Amino acid sequence: MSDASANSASIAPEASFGDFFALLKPRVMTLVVFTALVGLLAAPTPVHPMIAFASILFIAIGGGASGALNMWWDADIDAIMKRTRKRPIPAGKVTESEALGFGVALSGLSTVMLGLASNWVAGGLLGFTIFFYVVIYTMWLKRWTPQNIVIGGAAGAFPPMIGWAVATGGVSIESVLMFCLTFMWTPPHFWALALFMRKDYDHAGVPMLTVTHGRRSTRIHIFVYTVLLAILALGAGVTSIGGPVYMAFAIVLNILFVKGAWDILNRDEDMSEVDNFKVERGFFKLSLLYLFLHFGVILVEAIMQRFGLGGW
Ligand code: HEM
Ligand SMILES: CC(C)=CCC/C(C)=C/CC/C(C)=C/COP(=O)(O)OP(=O)(O)O
Repeated sequence: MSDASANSASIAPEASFGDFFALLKPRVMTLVVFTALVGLLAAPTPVHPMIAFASILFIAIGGGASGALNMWWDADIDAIMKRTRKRPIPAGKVTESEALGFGVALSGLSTVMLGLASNWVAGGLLGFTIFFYVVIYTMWLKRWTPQNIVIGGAAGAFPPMIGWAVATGGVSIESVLMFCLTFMWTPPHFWALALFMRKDYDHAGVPMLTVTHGRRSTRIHIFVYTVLLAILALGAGVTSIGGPVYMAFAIVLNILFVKGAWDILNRDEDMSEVDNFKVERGFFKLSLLYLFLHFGVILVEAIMQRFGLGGW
């Protein structure tokens, strides 16, 4: 942590509830929580609504806590990047030690409470996910290798597995498939953003692919990962998490996503500067819709199958 963030450690501002809430990265966590919810509801074992509600709440708190610890460790680079400089620590609203205490307390609490409310496979997976995001991705990979997103993306792929484990007490081929879907989705999701945020990462000295290998290589990587993701997503359609409804959506969504990646690949670099990365911004937004709809339709199939409809 640098001088920029060290400043915020010495000021003792009156932090509001909103400042602490912002430490939880609530917008990003919406999709994390949604994928966990789908994992929980798509599982074949019914869960008591109170246990389901409590479990999702603890997963949300655990995910948020990991975001707070990410902001604590990254306060120095957050202070440099335009996109992140208004976050609570660089803005001087929350001190580093407050963020650390908040993140550690909520991480411990959410993990133990999830274990008690559901089972220790789910609790253990949540604890491991927090550890993976904070220690493996944030503290180690992010500043070390341009493959940070590819490996670190595993952290964001665990939530549907956690949800599934809440319901079944274990791991299965279905939950591993949901993991793989999110895992393959993360690189195109993030690299699209990195294309139009390259200067931020450049200034902050973070070795994102756009900085180390340039935009051209990043465009190729996005396209390759998107094609692999489409193969996986369509392949999943013929397994037990899929069915005709899933397949119909997956065909449309993946054609759109691959087309978006193709457009990114074929972009004229000067033109993208002129129109302020319109295509890349559009693809980033589409990535959010893509994952949301994929998991939405997995849930629809699971519910239909429960009523003897859907599935193959
Ligand atoms: C290592 C993996 C990932 C990286 C590096 C990454 C990176 C980012 C970044 C930098 C943003 C902009 C955030 C902001 O400025 O607030 C973002 C937005 C977002 N990410 Fe990711 N992401 C990752 C994985 C995920 C996963 C797994 C999910 C959900 C399943 C997710 C969901 C979202 C959502 C919903 C937004 C939009 C937030 C908004 O509306 O502002 N991300 N991502
Ligand atoms: C249940 C649980 C523990 C879930 C965690 C899910 C998870 C790891 C989501 C990834 C979210 C994300 C924005 C990563 C980017 O970090 P970054 O530091 O590269 O992005 P930043 O620059 O916006 O901070």
